[in-house]
Amino acid sequence: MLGINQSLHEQLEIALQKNKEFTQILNSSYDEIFVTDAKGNVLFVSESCKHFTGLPPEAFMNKNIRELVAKGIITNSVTLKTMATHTIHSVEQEYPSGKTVLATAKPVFDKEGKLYRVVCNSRDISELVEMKRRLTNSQSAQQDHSEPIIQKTIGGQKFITQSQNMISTLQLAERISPTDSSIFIHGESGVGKGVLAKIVHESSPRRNKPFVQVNCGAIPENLLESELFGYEAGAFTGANRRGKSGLVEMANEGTLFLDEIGEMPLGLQVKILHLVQDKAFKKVGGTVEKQVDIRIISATNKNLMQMIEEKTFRQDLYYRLHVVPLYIPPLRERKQDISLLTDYFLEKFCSKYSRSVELNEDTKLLIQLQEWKGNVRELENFIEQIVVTTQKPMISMEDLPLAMKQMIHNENHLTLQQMTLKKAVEETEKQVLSHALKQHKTTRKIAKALGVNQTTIMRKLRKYKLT
Ligand SMILES: Nc1ncnc2c1ncn2[C@@H]1O[C@H](COP(=O)(O)OP(=O)(O)OP(=O)(O)O)[C@@H](O)[C@H]1O
Repeated sequence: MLGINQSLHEQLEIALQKNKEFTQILNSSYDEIFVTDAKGNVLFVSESCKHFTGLPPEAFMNKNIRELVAKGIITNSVTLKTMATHTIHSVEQEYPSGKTVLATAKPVFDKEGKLYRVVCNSRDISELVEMKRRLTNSQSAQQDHSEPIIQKTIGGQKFITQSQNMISTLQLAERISPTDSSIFIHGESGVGKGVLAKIVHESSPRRNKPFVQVNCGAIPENLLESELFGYEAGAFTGANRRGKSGLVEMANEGTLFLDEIGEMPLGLQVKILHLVQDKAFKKVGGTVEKQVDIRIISATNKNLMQMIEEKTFRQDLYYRLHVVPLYIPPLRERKQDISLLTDYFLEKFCSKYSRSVELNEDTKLLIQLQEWKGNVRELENFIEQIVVTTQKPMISMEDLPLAMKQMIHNENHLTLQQMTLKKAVEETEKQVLSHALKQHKTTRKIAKALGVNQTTIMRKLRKYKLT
């Protein structure tokens, strides 16, 4: 008898211990958990209800939900809806504390299929509601003074904007297009400096002549001079026997766009200065001066003033190139353009890949709130990624994290552990390169930052299809 009593006592102890543990778990949930029986009598309320309602769980315990509604402690009760329909319901509830929660009630049935419990989970969405409100306010404020949408098509590519600061830059660019003045475009990577340079060319009398773009950081330093200026026959070993014309000569009568001018090696800057001042140059290994008729546009995302101070960029060259400066603001400073470009890229890629994908309002909001450090290029790649990878016709916020994760190249250590060593090394290389590509943009700088030579970087970028 004593033995049976002892065993019952132990079992009771274990059951009580478990019960205590379950209660602790439920109470540590950030969401509020609210349980009633089939008649609406409150059986359990987790402690986070204090955070939402300002009242302790005891204020609800052993009361009936109808009584709580009648007293105005609960409004728009989702539990009552589920009790009435025996189905899941979700509603937004506002509490006098100012909090807004998304409450979802789920029916629980017994073995006979009769309603047994209603379990309601409430999540604080006050921040999201506030963000939405601010965005709606700023959108309607923008709409009040909204600019017309400006669209331009350059070589099959569209340029689209609705923000006042971008429109001012565009208007200035078009005003100076007919002249031959040198233009210097400043702006972060991916803001559209290349597109703007093409717009200038297309709006100028040179529009039917070549537009030659040189990415000064993408051509290996030892080849840059001969690529730009060409070389005479037999100028160096391995050179073409008949010599070669350079990009400068190819741009004759047209526009030469020197992108990433900050990457121009110091030694070559004197030759560029001579080209800008006198529109003349000599081929590598040549003795004869050649004249060209070109308009020069340069661009950088670098702080050239600082480079001048550090003596890595010539001041005289800077002032020669900087006759008319144009500045393209980053995407985060022209929020209207984020939604405009999102819609535009969505349409563009849906048509390109014959897909039909839409973004719901919350997703658009999230996109609008991103920093977009890689600017329009990053947004464009992101939308393309969504269109090609998604299986759903309507994208909601829950569908985003993976895509966003991929976009910012978050490392996933768990999956790394499950890979072969070769695959893990490749994945890591790819992530390191993608990250470096975003930070440095040119292969020369990436090579320097990663401590390997430029050829290795170029080979690996091709291998991982990152170019
Ligand atoms: N306003 C715009 N409308 C449509 N597409 C745009 C716009 N601005 C930029 N893009 C697109 O974004 C991408 C990046 O633009 P672009 O190459 O001109 O940027 P960038 O500032 O020259 O970049 P980087 O400094 O890295 O060379 C291109 O695909 C371009 O077509």
